[in-house]
Amino acid sequence: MGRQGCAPREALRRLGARRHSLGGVIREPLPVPSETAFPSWVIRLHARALARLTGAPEARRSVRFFADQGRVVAVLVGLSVLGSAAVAVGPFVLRHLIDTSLPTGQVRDLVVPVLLLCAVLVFESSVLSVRMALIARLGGVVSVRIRQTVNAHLQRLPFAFFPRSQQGEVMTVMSTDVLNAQNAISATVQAVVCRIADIVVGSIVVFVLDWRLSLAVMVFAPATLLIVRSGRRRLAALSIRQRELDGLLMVQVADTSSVSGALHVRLFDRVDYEQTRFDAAGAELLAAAEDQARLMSRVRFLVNLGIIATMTAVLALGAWLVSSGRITLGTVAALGGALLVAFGPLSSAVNLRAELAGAGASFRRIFSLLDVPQDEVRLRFEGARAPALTVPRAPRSGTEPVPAAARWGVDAGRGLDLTFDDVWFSYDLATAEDRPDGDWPDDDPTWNLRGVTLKVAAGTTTAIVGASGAGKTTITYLASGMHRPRRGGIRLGGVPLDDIPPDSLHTMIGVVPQDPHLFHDTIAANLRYGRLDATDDELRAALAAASLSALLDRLPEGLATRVGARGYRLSGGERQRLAIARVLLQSPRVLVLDEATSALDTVSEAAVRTALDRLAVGRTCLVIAHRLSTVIDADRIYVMDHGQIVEDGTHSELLADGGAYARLYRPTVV
Ligand SMILES: Nc1ncnc2c1ncn2[C@@H]1O[C@H](COP(=O)(O)OP(=O)(O)OP(=O)(O)O)[C@@H](O)[C@H]1O
Repeated sequence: MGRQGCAPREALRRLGARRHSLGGVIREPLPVPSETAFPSWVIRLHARALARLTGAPEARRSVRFFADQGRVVAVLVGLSVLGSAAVAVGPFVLRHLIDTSLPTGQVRDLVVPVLLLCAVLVFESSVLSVRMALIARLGGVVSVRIRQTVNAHLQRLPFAFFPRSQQGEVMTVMSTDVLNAQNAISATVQAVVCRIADIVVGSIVVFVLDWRLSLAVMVFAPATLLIVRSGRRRLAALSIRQRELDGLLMVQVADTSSVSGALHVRLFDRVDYEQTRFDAAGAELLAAAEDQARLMSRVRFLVNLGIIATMTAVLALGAWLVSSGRITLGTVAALGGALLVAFGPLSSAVNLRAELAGAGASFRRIFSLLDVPQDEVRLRFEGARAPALTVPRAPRSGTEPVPAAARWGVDAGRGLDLTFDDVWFSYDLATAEDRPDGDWPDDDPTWNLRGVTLKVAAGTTTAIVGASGAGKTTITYLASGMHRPRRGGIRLGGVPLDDIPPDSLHTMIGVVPQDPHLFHDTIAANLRYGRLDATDDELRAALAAASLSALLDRLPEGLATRVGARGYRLSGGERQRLAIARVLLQSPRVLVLDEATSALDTVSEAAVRTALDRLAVGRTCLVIAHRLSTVIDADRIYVMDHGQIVEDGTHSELLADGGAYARLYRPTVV
């Protein structure tokens, strides 16, 4: 953590400032206080109140998002007390007006109290508007920081997290949950502090106006406060249920409105099915909202009854005191005003309770995402990173030494070889960190790779073939450091992958995956993912090498053409060639091609293959292919079956052996 916003600004500018800032200006990122920051007592108190009111102890951890806002919170508290104190002047002025000014019958005696009342109201409104501005700013800071922190965390999560998580859930955290948390943090200052100030100041005014009447308040008011607390568990449960259903709806929308989701809903004509599913969840959401509204209106009604009872008792006692000449009429009227100040906010406190209870669920979701352990390897290097260490440039030709490799002890001069030494891997074990290996016998079907040992010699091309599900793609994930082996080791240039920092590793290894992803951005931005500082000419050269010049000439906006969500505006083959061009720009020492040419027609495959062959000179290539015709020339071929290497050799050796490879090969050439 703590590296958010560290992307080189110059590179961002080249990628197109509009992606990052509506005004075309790239602003400095908002710093997020560290988790260990020691905030002022005001903030600690605020965080404690937040945890209590939301019923979520996790909410206390949100202190880091406003740890440096102590002054703002203190000013807000001060303004709340000042506003309440100003309003408290009102009842005294009212008493003076009724008891002293009105009986004289002189208009000039009314002028001062009326002006004073006006001044009090104007002052209170000014305080309120300053308060609102500060709260809006505090809310803005909090929401941006939560999002920055969640995003920075997401970027550092191990890849294994993503295939298991639902995109909609992450989106709910980033949208609804962040808003709820922001509102709760603001509401705690605004509503809670202001309300407490109003209640305290109102009660003092009542006491000062007449201590006997304040006794009546003391008898009735606690009962009213207790009513506010009633039903809070049920209210919290209903709020949590609503948040869950909200999340489910978001997950469904994210799934069915993604390009491939929308395509499949239509291909299978499941529009009605999706609509029914959505409507059913919506109906359940409505039922929970109605239950909550009913409960809140009952509690609010009881609270109002409590307020009415208190006011009636005070006014009845006051009337008796007036009739017996012990207090004036002005005092009773002033008391009415003071009680409104003190008890008025209680009724809306019921709404606040429900809101805060819902925010508790949001805090829980935000922090449970933030508690997912980050990529250990990345963290290790981020923690140890020297400030001056920069991302090394990839070599332009196959023979240049790799600075990053040299820095981490990799002998780049002799090229980089890639070795797997008795590698065992299971997707289930990739996240079950707490389960010791001993629980998993070698013959457990959970293993996706079992004892894989292979060597991709420096500067050679090695192919992996095998039936579907044999574990070929899994090898590419491990080779590129996306997953780590459970047992055994992988080395690059003789150095364990875990000892190479991720940024260096990814300049050394380039991967064209089976289903390459294109971002919803321009062709140029997608290509520069390979190398941020590539010039337009270099982009064009990479496109030409990947046989995409004709496409570029056809597009009216050229490099600035947006490729659409996941690149759906391009054909499958064009998408794949763009992904190849991106890796060409990255110019890594080791290439991993997973079915990289499977979607290409014969003509463009030949063109791309020429480009890849050129690129492959002096580099280490690991090719995963189904079409055995494409791997005939490989220096070495490994055959996989059920997560194991069952054969290896050259094409002719393997054919001569008449084993698994020969069985795979023959049907394709018949
Ligand atoms: N994210 C995942 N979680 C759990 N299991 C997975 C995951 N990805 C792949 N697998 C499983 O791991 C095994 C190997 O999958 P892999 O994708 O490596 O096969 P493959 O040889 O590349 O297949 P194909 O040629 O069909 O692409 C399969 O049984 C697959 O079901």
